[in-house]
Amino acid sequence: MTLLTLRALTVRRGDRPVVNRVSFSIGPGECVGLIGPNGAGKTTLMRAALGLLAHQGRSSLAEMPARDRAATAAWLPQKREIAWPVTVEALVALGRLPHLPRGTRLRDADRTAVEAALTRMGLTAFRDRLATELSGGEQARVLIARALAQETPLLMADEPSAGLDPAAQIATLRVFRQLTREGRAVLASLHDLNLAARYCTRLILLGDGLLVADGPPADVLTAENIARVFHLEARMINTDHGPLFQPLDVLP
Ligand SMILES: Nc1ncnc2c1ncn2[C@@H]1O[C@H](COP(=O)(O)OP(=O)(O)OP(=O)(O)O)[C@@H](O)[C@H]1O
Repeated sequence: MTLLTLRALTVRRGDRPVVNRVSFSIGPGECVGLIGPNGAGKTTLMRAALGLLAHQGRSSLAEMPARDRAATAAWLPQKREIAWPVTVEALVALGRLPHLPRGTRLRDADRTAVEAALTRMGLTAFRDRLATELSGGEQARVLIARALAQETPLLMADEPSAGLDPAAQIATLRVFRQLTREGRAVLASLHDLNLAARYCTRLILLGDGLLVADGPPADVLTAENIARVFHLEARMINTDHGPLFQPLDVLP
């Protein structure tokens, strides 16, 4: 069973492919980190996979009717803007919309899902606060909670750890790992290669729109791949807490 299958997915900007014939599948239980330098094509790939951008090639999600897609994949975009002064609880409850027959109110199962999402993201004390009056990092956690409340088999997140303090970054990646242990899957773009190495079960490395490597973190974060794609000298260090990825210097 797969939750997302891409076949030769290609997105052109002008005459330049910024995502170039990328193929992979993601199944239940996988926590997949999408990594690559600025401009590598991570956001473009995820948006095209969701059917939000014109593309060539195939994406199983893009081919679904909108309602089925919303029941299969939750999407946390990179731009986090909360426009309306609604409470945190009300905003997280919006994640339940794809499950609700038109015009119906939240049912017990919906309230349970909202409660679980608030708890997972450490937001129960914030439930009655106006989302627009929270700090940037707190707002980011609320939007992750909204995506969690959607309770989809697949969560796709564009830089979910951006703007979060170190504890919240680790807590969020732990939540993702927990989801995968429950049989769900996560595809998240990450710039923090240390978090990617520690919490992802699999990494997909993009460089200039091409899939450069796909596999377990230790196989993808090799000195050669890091030098070639990120122009970095770096080291993986094994510790009692798992692997640590340490960038050392920018290569000439
Ligand atoms: N609307 C657009 N028009 C033209 N080119 C674009 C557009 N959006 C993105 N691009 C280009 O496509 C390439 C891939 O961009 P994308 O945002 O997917 O990269 P990314 O890997 O997510 O980068 P970052 O880590 O900086 O968020 C970049 O070279 C970018 O300049």
